[in-house]
Amino acid sequence: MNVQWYPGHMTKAKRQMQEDIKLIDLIIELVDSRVPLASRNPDIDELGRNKARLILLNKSDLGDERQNEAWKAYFQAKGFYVVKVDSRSGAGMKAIQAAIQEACKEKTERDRRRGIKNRPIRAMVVGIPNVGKSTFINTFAGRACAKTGNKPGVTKGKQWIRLNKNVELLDTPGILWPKFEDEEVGMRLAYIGSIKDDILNLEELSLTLIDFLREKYAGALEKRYQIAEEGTAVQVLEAIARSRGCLKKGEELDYAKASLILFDDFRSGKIGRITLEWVPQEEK
Ligand SMILES: Nc1nc2c(ncn2[C@@H]2O[C@H](COP(=O)(O)OP(=O)(O)OP(=O)(O)O)[C@@H](O)[C@H]2O)c(=O)[nH]1
Repeated sequence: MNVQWYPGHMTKAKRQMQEDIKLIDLIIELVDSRVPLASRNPDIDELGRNKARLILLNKSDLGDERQNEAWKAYFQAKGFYVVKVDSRSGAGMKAIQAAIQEACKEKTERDRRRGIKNRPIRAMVVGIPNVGKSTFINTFAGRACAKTGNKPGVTKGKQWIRLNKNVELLDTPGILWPKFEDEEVGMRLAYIGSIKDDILNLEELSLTLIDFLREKYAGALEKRYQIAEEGTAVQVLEAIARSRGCLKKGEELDYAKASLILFDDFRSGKIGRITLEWVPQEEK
């Protein structure tokens, strides 16, 4: 797949994150609940060694609830604290506070043993582009919080958002890069709209999406477009084009337009709550 990426930019982002991670106790890693593996970069496990870890299954409103639960259990079994969230609506935000305290209890205990009192937990948000980092920070930090470091001489340093007396959050999230070199990962990120559509062949991609949906979410396309799901994927796309009146001049079917409709509907949850990546069987 022809994905453009910029090694220079990525190296810089990684170096910045390495610096920022030194300042914090807890990494809050956002993943997309529809593709929890493709939306991670395993580098974070190396970068975040010795830090408390919390994974947020973001956009959980778009993921299939059964799969959300399966993924939650999957990451918990690997030792992460996990919370399902919808950063747009704010669902799950309350549970995060408790998870942060829980994830950082070793730090709190260490501080207590050393006689350190009231040192807030410092956290940072990380995740791949478009996973919802800014939306999350805005929703989670909300209106009530104030930015700290708003004093002369401090403004050039890091900006911390004080969430409450126990927790401070770095206001700029860390960007992780997905593993583009893996073709499957690239495809999944393309499905959810994390790769610019203008470098993709949406028509081709729509055929594999149709096959996936027919296999894992039988009936979803039929319900959305009032079409039969039988036949080849091309025939299904053709049926979607007819049902939505996607015609070029001369009554020819417009497959490109039908693909766009399919992807818009899928990405906005109109075909239903759909998870593209399932927990690996052997690790369930
Ligand atoms: N449905 C849904 N949409 C979300 C959620 N969180 C974020 N979004 C949407 O996802 C898109 C990307 O969100 P951003 O907050 O800009 O993502 P980001 O990770 O900061 O992106 P970069 O700045 O590219 O790194 C926006 O259109 C958000 O409205 C969520 O929980 N559910």
